[in-house]
Parts: sequence; structure tokens; C-alpha cells
Amino acid sequence: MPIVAFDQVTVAVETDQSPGSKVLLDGIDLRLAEDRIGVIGANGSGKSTLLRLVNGLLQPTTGTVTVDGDSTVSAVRRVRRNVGFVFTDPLSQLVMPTGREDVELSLRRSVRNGHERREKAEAALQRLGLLPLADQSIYELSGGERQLMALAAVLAVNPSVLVLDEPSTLLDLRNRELLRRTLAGLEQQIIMSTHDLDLALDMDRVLVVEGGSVVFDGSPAAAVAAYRALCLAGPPAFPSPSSPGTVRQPGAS
Ligand SMILES: Nc1ncnc2c1ncn2[C@@H]1O[C@H](COP(=O)(O)OP(=O)(O)OP(=O)(O)O)[C@@H](O)[C@H]1O
Repeated sequence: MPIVAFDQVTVAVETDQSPGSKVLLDGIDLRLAEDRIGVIGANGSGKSTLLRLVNGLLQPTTGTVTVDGDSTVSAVRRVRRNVGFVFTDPLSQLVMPTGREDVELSLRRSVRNGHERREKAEAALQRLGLLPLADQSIYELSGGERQLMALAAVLAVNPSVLVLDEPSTLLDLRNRELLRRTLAGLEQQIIMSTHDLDLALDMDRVLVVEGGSVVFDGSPAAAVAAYRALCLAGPPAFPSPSSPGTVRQPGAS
């Protein structure tokens, strides 16, 4: 598996509301080498910000993020070839009139031959049961259908790391199960944020993000318990340090 490493990462931005800098992430030190990594946490805790660092969509203010040793700043092109990113909102990703055209577009750089490209696009659509919808306008698809279409476009290029930002938000139960089965069958390393705690339990390792810090890092069951405690009882109701996994205090490096 690839290794995604965060070394002393902070992200800070300036906004009209905070002319100094607003810290979105602080003290992130991670070495992600497992096949399936989940990221959970409350709204606005910093999950998307963390994920966007992995393929260089966002650059750290301080510290470094690397994917198999490639910096997301100095080697961003190589990182982007290796890391596929699926956005929460499929309309921020799907730019062509139909899903088929979108999948073919994403293959344009890696597959020069038009016939081969069409075949690969067909296979990617087939894998997610999307062939019947492939030639329909993106705007005529339901939100969930679009979400699967965006996943198909990213999977078509076979990235070695797949980053998914809340991929099941728009999916019904049947399509959520299709997503689970599809993800389970992939050889890629997966890093996924989700509010769906069942999906989180499918992972090998789960990070809990709160207030821009990773406050728990460990097994899925322990992480979900930590997150529930955090939400329901309020901080600092984390599991005791003897629980499986690592409890981290916000801001600690
Ligand atoms: N460019 C930006 N400028 C200012 N604030 C930002 C910026 N990007 C994100 N934020 C803020 O940073 C915090 C974390 O945002 P982020 O999108 O990472 O949260 P999240 O955990 O993914 O939330 P959700 O579960 O609601 O999707 C939020 O308070 C958000 O408003």
C-alpha cells in the first residue's frame, strides 16, 4: 500500500471575519499505510480540509504532506496522478453533459487510443451498474446517481489511492450497499470521510477529527465509541488511554 504521511501539518487561512489567521488544522502528524482509513467527526471539524491535503487540492501552511515520498507541493502532478479524489458534491466534479463523456474525459490523459478509452469507460460504468444512465444528461440524474457517476470517473483511471469525501451522503440503502461492496472489492488504498458510522466500521483504522485536530486514532469500533462520547457527552469524554487506539489531545503533536 502507498504511504500517506503528514508531518507537523497546520492549515491556516485569512478571512474577512478573521483578518489574522483562522486555524483549520493544527499539529497533524500521521502515517497512513493501512488499506482502509476512515475519517469521522462533527460538521466543520476539519475532515474535508484533511482530505484535500492528500492530493494537493490544498497545501499545508506549515509542515509537509507526502504520498509515497512525493510532496504534495513540489511533486503535485505525480501526486494527482496517483491520488483520485471524489468530492461530496458530484456537480463540483462532473463537467461534461453526460456521465459517459465525463468518464472518457478522465481517461483522456492516460489512454490515448480512442477505442481503448471508450472500452475502459464502458467497463468503469458497468462496474457501478451505470450503463443505463451513461448517456443521460448529468442534470437529469438523481443526486445519488451523480455521486456514483463521479466515483466511476475517478475509478476509471485506477489511482493507487482513492480519497472519498462523504461518498454516501446522497445514496439510498441499496446504492449505499453497492458502494460498500464496490469499495470492499477495490485494490486501492482508501481514505474516506463519512458521517455514516456503518461505513466507518468497515475501515481498518479510523481517525476522529475535532476542532482541527486528530483527537482519536485507532480501531473503528473504538473510534466510533470515542466519537459518540465526544458528541453526546461533550469533551473531554474520550475513552481512557488504556482503550485500543490512541487518544490525542487537540493541538498535541
Ligand atoms: N477556505 C476557508 N476559509 C475559511 N474557513 C474555512 C475554509 N475552508 C474551510 N473552512 C472552515 O474550516 C472548518 C472545517 O471545514 P471542513 O470542510 O474541513 O469541515 P468538515 O469536517 O469536512 O465538515 P462537514 O462534516 O460539515 O463536511 C469549517 O469551520 C469551515 O467553515
